[in-house]
Amino acid sequence: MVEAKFMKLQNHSKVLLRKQWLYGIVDDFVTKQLPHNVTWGLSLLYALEHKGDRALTSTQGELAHALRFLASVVSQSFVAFGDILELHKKFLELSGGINRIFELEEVLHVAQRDTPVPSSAISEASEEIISFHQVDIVTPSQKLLASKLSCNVVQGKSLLLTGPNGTGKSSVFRVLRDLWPAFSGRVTKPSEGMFHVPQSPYTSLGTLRDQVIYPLSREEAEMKILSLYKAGNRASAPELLDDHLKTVLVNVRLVYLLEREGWDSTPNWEDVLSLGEQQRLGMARLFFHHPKFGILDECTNATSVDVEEHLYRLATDMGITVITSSQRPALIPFHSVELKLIDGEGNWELCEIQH
Ligand SMILES: Nc1ncnc2c1ncn2[C@@H]1O[C@H](COP(=O)(O)OP(=O)(O)OP(=O)(O)O)[C@@H](O)[C@H]1O
Repeated sequence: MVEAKFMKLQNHSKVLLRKQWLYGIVDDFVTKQLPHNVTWGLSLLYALEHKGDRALTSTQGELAHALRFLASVVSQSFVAFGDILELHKKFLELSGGINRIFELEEVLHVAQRDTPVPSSAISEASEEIISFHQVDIVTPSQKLLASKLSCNVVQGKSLLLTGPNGTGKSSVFRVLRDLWPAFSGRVTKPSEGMFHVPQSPYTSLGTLRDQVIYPLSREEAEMKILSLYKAGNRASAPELLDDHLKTVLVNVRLVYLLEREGWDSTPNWEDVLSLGEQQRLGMARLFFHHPKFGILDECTNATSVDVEEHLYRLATDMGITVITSSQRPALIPFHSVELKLIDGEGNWELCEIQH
């Protein structure tokens, strides 16, 4: 496929080069060679037609003056003609840009038209609870995944979201994080204090420190640490931050990365980390940000079961209430309620987990 695409590109480039070459010859000829020849011809005709005694200095002067005038008029005319040719080229370049903007506008227009407008859904803020009340979870292609979903997640009572592939577990999170609109009912969630850890965390450009504190900048992270440790000395912030991050890395069993890469190297983290390591990095972010609620979307399924249990135990000890999407039975003990999406056709079931 790559070769076929490359051949197509190469053929296109050849056609383009040939056209540019021909255009260059015509353009050069019209704007540079032709004016000289035409001037030369016209001057000859003029000189032949011109009556008068060539031996006289006044006649020669008059002739030279007329010929210079003729030459400048002819060359200016051809330069102007060349500009007109150039205009066509410029117009083609411009029209390419205009076309793209037009296409972008059309795509945006279609996207806006196709985004379903939430009819009667209400969004409320409450710092202590995440709650769905009679919410329809619907995909952008209008497939109903969960009908009139109602469940509450209060602090200290984590929720486990289960169901076969494609039944809409991640879609519940999309509605919760406003990526998809809720169609009906009421969604209540904290205005801040919710942290989402996806299955494959985004690795940003930067150092190991930047990976853990993402999406904060180093300055913001230092301010956070100063207020966490109630330290007033701004100069001690970098050291405090690195010590704190080291503890976090020890907790997620990634401290060997610090020994291997150091705080300041900037490799392409997506390439140098395995999926399991990236997932532990995602959990390190959760622990660093220490939110009230953690939204964990199968974010530990590439780690071994013992590490996964350790991470969940840590989250529970830190008082982070989690909403987990997972298929692993090992995680059941860390949750209080299970929400089962049964068939991806709208049916769901909520049950208490007995410990
Ligand atoms: N942008 C989209 N437009 C239309 N349909 C979508 C879109 N994204 C997901 N879907 C569909 O919605 C359904 C639910 O997807 P979702 O990702 O929530 O499943 P899931 O339960 O999280 O699956 P898995 O266990 O494999 O992660 C699937 O059938 C999927 O094909």
